[in-house]
Amino acid sequence: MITDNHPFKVNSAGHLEASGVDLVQLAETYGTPLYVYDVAIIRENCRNFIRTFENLGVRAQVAYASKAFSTIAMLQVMNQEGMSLDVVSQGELYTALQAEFPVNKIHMHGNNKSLEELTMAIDHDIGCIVVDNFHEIELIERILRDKNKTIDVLMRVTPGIESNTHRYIMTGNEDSKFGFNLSNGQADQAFLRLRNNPSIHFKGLHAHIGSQLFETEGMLLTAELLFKKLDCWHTDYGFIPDVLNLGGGFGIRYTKEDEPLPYPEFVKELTSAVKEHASSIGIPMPEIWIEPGRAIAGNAGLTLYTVGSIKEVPGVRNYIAVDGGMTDNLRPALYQATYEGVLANKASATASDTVSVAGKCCESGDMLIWDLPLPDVDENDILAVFSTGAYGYAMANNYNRFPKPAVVFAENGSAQLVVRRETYHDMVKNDISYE
Ligand SMILES: Cc1ncc(COP(=O)(O)O)c(C=O)c1O
Ligand SMILES: N[C@@H](CCCC[NH3+])C(=O)O
Repeated sequence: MITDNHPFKVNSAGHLEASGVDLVQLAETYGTPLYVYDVAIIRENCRNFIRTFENLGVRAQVAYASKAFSTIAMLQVMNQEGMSLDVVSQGELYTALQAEFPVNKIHMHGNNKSLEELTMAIDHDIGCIVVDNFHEIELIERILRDKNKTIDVLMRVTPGIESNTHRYIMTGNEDSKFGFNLSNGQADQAFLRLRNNPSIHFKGLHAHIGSQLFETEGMLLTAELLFKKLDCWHTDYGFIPDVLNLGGGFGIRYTKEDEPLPYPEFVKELTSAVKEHASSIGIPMPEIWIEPGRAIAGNAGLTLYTVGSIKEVPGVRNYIAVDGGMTDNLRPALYQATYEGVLANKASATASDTVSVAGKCCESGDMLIWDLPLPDVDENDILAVFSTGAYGYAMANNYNRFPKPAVVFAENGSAQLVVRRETYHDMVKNDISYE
């Protein structure tokens, strides 16, 4: 059932809607599976972060982590909303350039950036590279020397913190592939190397401890550790950071069990901790950067499916199979992620049954939702699965040669196709016949 505070509403026909657009009609027009975004929610998510920093009177950049959902239309909205942008690959940078995103507001991440990726970033004079390892420093030094250019960098460090989230989406723990270790001397070595290169403008530190965090504890501890290091570098070398980037990871509500701290409170706690630490070590307050991905795109998106086969295993469970699955939403199979959904064409009906939603891939693990309460389900009902806006389309794949679904943006009562559905021709277009 859709409650009053749910991001999506039910219209007078009893159909689910997004920004005033009837989702049952949308499924008819564009087919299913279909990703639909309510653009008003995306905008409000951006404004919520930006406004909080403004109200606190703090210099900040809110960079959308485009890995969550990187398409030209999405990045155009990010630009309209005054966001900065985090990219982790040449493909994401290319998408940003195609969207004409201002290059000086693009930050590049990656734990194994290639010479080609770094060259593209430097050629385009992007705002900043978040340096991850010594190999990368060497590559950057080489490119800057060859091209006689300069670049702003942050250093990504692993603070050695186990965030309270799934092991696969923890990133700040000691045993991590990301960043320079803060405590074993690597960060100090990298600091000296970056500082001693006049072509590199070392702006400060970056840490991201994990994703889908519900509380500030881990980030506050991270800030404390970063400032310990900054205190040493300030005392020993007079270093004053311009920027402190605390990463993303702000959790969202997938099911009613999820209760993430509201973002303004998250931001307020982080900001006041940074203020206190800066003043205690006697340096000016650095500009704060954050990188939310899921918190911007996640709850704004849903996926529409058509119900096909309905299978009862008497005394065990009822399966309903939909026309998508782990190809358009890998998260349940990868992280045992949980979701909620409703029948978009029976959105005001009361649940009378409990069903499990299966995908159509040839994998027993291709289950989207276990034990979902729904009204009586019939073939051709339209199932809407909520909160698929982040890492849904972004992690979609062509397993079993299922084409990736289309993406539609809805805003102010109208809908626009922003990504076309892949075709079977797309499935084979790079194949070459073997003579
Ligand atoms: C460096 C970095 N920044 C930002 C993010 C965005 O995370 P989220 O979508 O959880 O906000 C990630 C992903 O975990 C990341 O690795
Ligand atoms: N893809 C992950 C998050 C990884 C974030 C990037 N470090 C998810 O769906 O939760």
